[in-house]
Amino acid sequence: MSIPSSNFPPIIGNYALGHALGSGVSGSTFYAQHIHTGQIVALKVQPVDISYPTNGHERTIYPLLQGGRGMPTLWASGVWDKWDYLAIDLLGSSLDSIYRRSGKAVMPLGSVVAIAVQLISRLEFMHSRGVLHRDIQLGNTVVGLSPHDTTLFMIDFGFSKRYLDARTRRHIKNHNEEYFIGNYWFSSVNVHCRGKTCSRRDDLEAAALMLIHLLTPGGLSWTRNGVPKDDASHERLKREKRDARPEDLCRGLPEQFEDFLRYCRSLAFTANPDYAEWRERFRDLAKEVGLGDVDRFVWPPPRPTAAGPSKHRQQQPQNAANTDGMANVLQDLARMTLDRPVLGDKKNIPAAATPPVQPHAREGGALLKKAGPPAGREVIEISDSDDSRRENAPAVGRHTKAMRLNRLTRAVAQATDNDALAGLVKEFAGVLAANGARTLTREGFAFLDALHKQLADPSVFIVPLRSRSARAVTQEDAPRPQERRNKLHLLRVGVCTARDNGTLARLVAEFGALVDKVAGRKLTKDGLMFLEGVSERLRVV
Ligand SMILES: Nc1ncnc2c1ncn2[C@@H]1O[C@H](COP(=O)(O)OP(=O)(O)OP(=O)(O)O)[C@@H](O)[C@H]1O
Repeated sequence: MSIPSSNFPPIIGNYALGHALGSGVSGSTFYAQHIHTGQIVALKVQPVDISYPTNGHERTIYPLLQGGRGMPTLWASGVWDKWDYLAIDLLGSSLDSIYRRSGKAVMPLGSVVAIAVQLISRLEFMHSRGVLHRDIQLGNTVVGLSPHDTTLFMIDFGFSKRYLDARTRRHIKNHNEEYFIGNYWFSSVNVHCRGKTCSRRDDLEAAALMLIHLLTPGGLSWTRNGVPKDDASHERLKREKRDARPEDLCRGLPEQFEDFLRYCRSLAFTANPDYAEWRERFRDLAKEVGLGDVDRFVWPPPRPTAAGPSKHRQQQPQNAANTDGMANVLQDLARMTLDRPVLGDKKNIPAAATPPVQPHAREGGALLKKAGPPAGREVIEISDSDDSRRENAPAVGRHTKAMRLNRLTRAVAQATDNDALAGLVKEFAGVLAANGARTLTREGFAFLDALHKQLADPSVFIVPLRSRSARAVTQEDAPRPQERRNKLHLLRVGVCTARDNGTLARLVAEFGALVDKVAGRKLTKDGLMFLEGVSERLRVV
């Protein structure tokens, strides 16, 4: 049973915890941010007194794997209070979640062959470092975030083990194991059903079974009844796995899969598998049937929705990676309840024009305090030109600034390519950064509107970002500083992964929505960095 997310503290070590990315038997993995450097990581956290502590073990394995392609970087690890944590690269979807999102549909051959080629390479690398994974499964094979969204990463080294003695480099001995370590679905017959010691051949056999599973309607037969609940059902599962013949498991599949499974099972305990040969066999298969570039993970199309399949993604599976990565970022944003109506929906206009609320309005008898800047952070004022507090702002420079912003807005509206837009966004960020008052005025919002319109579709009517009529922001609807920082970071990650203007348009809209919600209309440096990111990304997409 996993530990509820609410039981974890908000900060562990130097990391502020965001939402949970996943949970296992011993702990949970969180989206997290370094409180000093702002670096975003995945933080794997376990209570130190848990019955099956694996973080301590993973801490000894990660250093052996650093620098390998598809091996996450371990940025930090330690024990803080009663929590053991590992800070590793933040990655994207696991194959398990991709498979589930497709409704467990048979995965397209191109995707499976691409997984085969990369998985064989990952295992070759791990084995070259003297390490066995021992828990190959869909949930432990994860796609990177853009620009690594076609690279598979291995995670979860909680069961990993050195098979070569660190000093003598001698191979471990084969014997009958007292306990089974691995997973029910893909652990090899020798390890799972015969209780033998795991070696390189067994990691490869698990990979072979996983590939066959993805190509089998309904998956491998022994996976269909769920995790065994008692010894009797576990024994039945083992028998079924042991008795399944490669030719039956692979009926109807290209011969490479059956050959690969047989090859793994034919290897001696200490044999060094011919990884290169099997990568070539799968690449040849890809050529034979015209699968294209299988050295990069080929994203499968999503499950058709009630509205019908997404033709665009089915025709462009490579591009789907970007959309999928983006979808994750946007799902994250949605989870963070960015509750200002999204731009582009005309029905939002009346709601956006609600009467102004006094910033110090009482609620339940308590006087709402206005949110101040987050401690230790430089803040950039974002004020409204019709906000009464603006009257007190120094007039000097405001006109010049307004004129510059108006000029930039006109230029954005007339821009005909992304390079031009990139330059204008950079200039816009420069004007905001340089201005003493650092105030995002009506003219600033007008620039964002024009940019959004250009990126989305210049011919479509879009609700102006700053459509409210002098609506003041109360503390109640303003995001908390940490929440705002998280949102901005997600937006920045989104910008890095965006591959088209439509996506950038959505992010600019979300950015505007966030700015619009900030009490006191203050923005941290992250806001400027977001704009600079948009400018850089515009030159790439
Ligand atoms: N670096 C990462 N980036 C993004 N998500 C991650 C990362 N590491 C783990 N996750 C998510 O968290 C889930 C659990 O991670 P992991 O398998 O490392 O934990 P675990 O506690 O060992 O799990 P289990 O008990 O199931 O083996 C993964 O399936 C994945 O969805």
